[in-house]
Amino acid sequence: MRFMARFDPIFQTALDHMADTHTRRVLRPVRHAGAATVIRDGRELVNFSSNDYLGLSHHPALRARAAQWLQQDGTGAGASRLVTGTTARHMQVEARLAAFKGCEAAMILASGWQANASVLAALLRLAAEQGAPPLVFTDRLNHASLHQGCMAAGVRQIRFRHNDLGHLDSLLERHAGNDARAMRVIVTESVFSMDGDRTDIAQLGALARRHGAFTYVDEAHATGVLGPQGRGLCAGHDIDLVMGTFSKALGGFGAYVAGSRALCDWLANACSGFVFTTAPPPAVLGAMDAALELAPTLDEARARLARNADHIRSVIHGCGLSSGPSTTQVIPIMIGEAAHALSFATRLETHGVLATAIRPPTVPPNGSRIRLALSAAHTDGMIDRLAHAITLATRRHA
Ligand SMILES: Cc1ncc(COP(=O)(O)O)c(C=O)c1O
Repeated sequence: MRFMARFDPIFQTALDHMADTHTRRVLRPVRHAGAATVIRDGRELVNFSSNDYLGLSHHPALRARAAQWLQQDGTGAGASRLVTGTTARHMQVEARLAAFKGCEAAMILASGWQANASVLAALLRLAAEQGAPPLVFTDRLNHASLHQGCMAAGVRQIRFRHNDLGHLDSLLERHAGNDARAMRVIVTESVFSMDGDRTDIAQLGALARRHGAFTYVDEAHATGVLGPQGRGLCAGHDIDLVMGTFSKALGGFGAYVAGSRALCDWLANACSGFVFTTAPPPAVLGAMDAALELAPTLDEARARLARNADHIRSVIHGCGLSSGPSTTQVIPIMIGEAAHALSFATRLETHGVLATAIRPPTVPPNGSRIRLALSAAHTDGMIDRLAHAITLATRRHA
């Protein structure tokens, strides 16, 4: 390949614009020194920006099974699931997953982004084939991958105010007279990634039943952490399709969809992000399998995580700052302007705390924040350090 720079002025202009608006990102490598610490630029920092909520990424059981399956079966699956990529291990993990989620069936996919972008797209295309374009109701703060799924299917989203099921209800009502053949689909998250608030799943299920709507819920940030034995907030509720990831509290990589047998069998035929991609490799499967075995036993870790989250929220409020609507291990410190969020993050870092500033377009304009993600792997000393760092950073911020 010959190096070409002919089009660089286009890229550079876009980058300069991002820099001017404090939204340009750069890749800064870290070395993971444990489940809760990283080394960056030679300095050890406590990591409060990782979604490894249970610290499982460094758990001996996950490492051991990942290593064992890799040694036995090699580094790659070699083909897609429908060709020769499906092994007994895939079936074992999917059966374990279905049991964990309390569903008839489950399937694993390469990543959460890929799952939402392709599963949702396939579903909405099928809905359109039923005779009329589907009516798709989406939370305004849904993850980018859910938007991608809607865009790929070419549907116009009917957006409801963030986590406002009353508004969703009224929108469903307003469209009740539309073409009866049009499938109603509600797409939301059980825990929102940037605000750390939860959807009332019982209410959502009841509302969907009343309107005859299909429910698609992303449990990326609830899986392993919330619900009975960490099974997610949809456990025990009538939700048609639950999606989640292995990349966060389950400490590995990949994603899943859980639901009925017919749904999963159909997706295995119709979802391009499942059909046209190489099957997850043995090491990834090993970590998934061990995490699914371990997760239900971790009630103590989940209780500790919840206690620490309450404590950190009270520290934030004590500093006169807002933690938004957070009720989970994801806690925003609401700042507003991107430049201020960046300097707050820099001040936290001087006290040994790594907590990334999140800026538009990831969050709405003027919604810049520090996104804290707590982990059960944080020691009491680390939580104290965070509390102290927030207090000192606020004084200099004021
Ligand atoms: C709500 C939500 N869904 C999906 C994803 C994508 O998952 P993955 O990182 O496994 O691609 C993320 C985060 O990355 C997320 O926050």
